[in-house]
Amino acid sequence: MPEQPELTIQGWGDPTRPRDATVAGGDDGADGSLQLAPFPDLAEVLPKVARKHLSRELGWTPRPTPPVAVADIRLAPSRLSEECRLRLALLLGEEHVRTDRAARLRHAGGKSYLDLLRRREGDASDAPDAVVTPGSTEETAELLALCSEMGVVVVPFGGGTSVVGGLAGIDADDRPSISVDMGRMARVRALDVPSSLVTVGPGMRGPALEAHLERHDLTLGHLPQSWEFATLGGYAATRSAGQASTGVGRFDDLVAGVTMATPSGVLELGHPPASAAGPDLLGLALGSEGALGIITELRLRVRPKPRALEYEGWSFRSWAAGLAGLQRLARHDLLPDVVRLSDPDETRANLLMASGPGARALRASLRGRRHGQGCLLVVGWEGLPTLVRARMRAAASVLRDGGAIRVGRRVGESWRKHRFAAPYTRDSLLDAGLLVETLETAATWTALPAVYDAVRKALRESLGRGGRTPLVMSHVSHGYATGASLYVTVLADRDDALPIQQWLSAKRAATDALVAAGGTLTHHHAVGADHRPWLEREIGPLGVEVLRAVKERLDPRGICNPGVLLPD
Ligand SMILES: Cc1cc2nc3c(=O)[nH]c(=O)nc-3n(C[C@H](O)[C@H](O)[C@H](O)COP(=O)(O)OP(=O)(O)OC[C@H]3O[C@@H](n4cnc5c(N)ncnc54)[C@H](O)[C@@H]3O)c2cc1C
Repeated sequence: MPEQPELTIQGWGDPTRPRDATVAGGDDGADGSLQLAPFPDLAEVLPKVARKHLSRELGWTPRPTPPVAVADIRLAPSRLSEECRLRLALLLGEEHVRTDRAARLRHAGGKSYLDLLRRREGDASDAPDAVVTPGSTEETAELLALCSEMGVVVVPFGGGTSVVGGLAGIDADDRPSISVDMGRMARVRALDVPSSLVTVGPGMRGPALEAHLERHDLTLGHLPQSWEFATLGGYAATRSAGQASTGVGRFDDLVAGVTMATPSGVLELGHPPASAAGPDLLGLALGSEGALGIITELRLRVRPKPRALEYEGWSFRSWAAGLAGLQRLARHDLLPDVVRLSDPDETRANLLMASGPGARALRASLRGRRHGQGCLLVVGWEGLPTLVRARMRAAASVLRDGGAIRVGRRVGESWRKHRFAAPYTRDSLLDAGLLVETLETAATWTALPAVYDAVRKALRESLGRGGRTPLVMSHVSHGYATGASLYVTVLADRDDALPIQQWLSAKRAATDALVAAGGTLTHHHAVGADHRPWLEREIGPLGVEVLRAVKERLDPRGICNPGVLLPD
């Protein structure tokens, strides 16, 4: 099993850390019961002023709604036949085929709000029937051929951080399913420094790769919020975008090539540095979400580790002024490497979450300069010191021309320090009776304001039923020459009677609204099971047919993650 820290089942964090959980049980077929320590109390993660703000905004009174004990999570018996299990064990080795409770629970679903709700309520009906861990491309290819022959559904598993139902293992024919954990293929295989290329196994995570690259003064620079747990194979399979992807590019941009095993054979895709040999089939692997095969190797572009890191905060008086400011930066090719423009609701919440005299002084100073209802912009610059300074100077003059005021380094540094904290806070908010979820899209600069308005309206209407008042907070998280992405965080008093229905209705309304207003179905979370019904609206019926034809060629028996990407 993976040597890297595992993710706790009902929330976020390493279960071996005292705060999260203690793992018991294992290969020996023990029941795998996990003794969960409670997630930190709300008072530990949110200052009093922020708790008050949330209660007032949401009309919500914190109430204890803890998850059921992990030992009480319901798990149906494995449906994998003994014959299948034996054949898998013959191929991979007995120790790499597990049907025990602990392994199956750890591979049940991902980390969306709905996934967490189900696990917290004690439902693991989406758990795989077995978990296997191949050790090479050849083994993975043989595994896929074997599963194709036996009619066993295969769901590749990276870090298990999907937030779109990518690991739900849904199958219209209800065949047995296995989770293929890439954790044994988690090493650097080659580093070509002159070509700035690193070859890695798909199960490797960002922290381990960055530690390796640091020894050579290099970096990949892909830092999504799920960085601690997500894998490189998962990033490619979902077309992830990191926090610095305005500067370093999306994960797509960092992939020079991949090896993908399919039930019909192995594909070698991508030819660095560039090629004109027909359409680039590498695009078939990027965003394939395990529906076409399993990525078993990645060749990634790396860069020198930045010598200078400069993070700072700016404030705009309004959302419209902020968007116009970013657009101007984009037009002059001056966008920073990290760009986070928060709307007034998110800005207010972020300022209230910050505690201490510095935070109070900042709030007072913004009020004094009539930016009390304004929008915070966090920008980050990375690279050679002379270039960073020149880019910062040029961008500052554009931002000032647009009416922005500089609020200093502390804001930027504070964001950088806490950039991975939000998922931990979410667990405490869930424990206190809240609905907490995020969604994301991207649109052109022209369409973005309408998309923003439409999503907020849809979420407010849907979650406002029953006298509730949701808090909808948004920020621009990635800038492009042609537009930007929009990331939305929603908080609302949870409907304890029908929590899943409450979010499904809101998500449907928001997705309909953002697609109708010109936004993409997803900027970086992928399609998964949750977005499938809208894919045809995004790529058209012919587009869906083309994808389906490719799947039929590579995966004729439809065993590769059939529940994602393609609509029913
Ligand atoms: C708290 C939190 C924060 C997040 N922040 C970000 C963010 O900032 N940016 C962002 O882009 N995403 C973010 N995500 C979403 C998620 O982390 C990404 O989609 C990530 O790329 C998934 O990687 P993973 O290794 O966990 O993949 P998994 O969740 O294990 O799998 C995701 C999908 O890819 C398939 N898959 C996995 N590995 C392979 C492989 N080797 N070959 C073929 N298919 C494979 C799976 O079958 C599944 O369909 C966040 C998620 C959470 C929970």
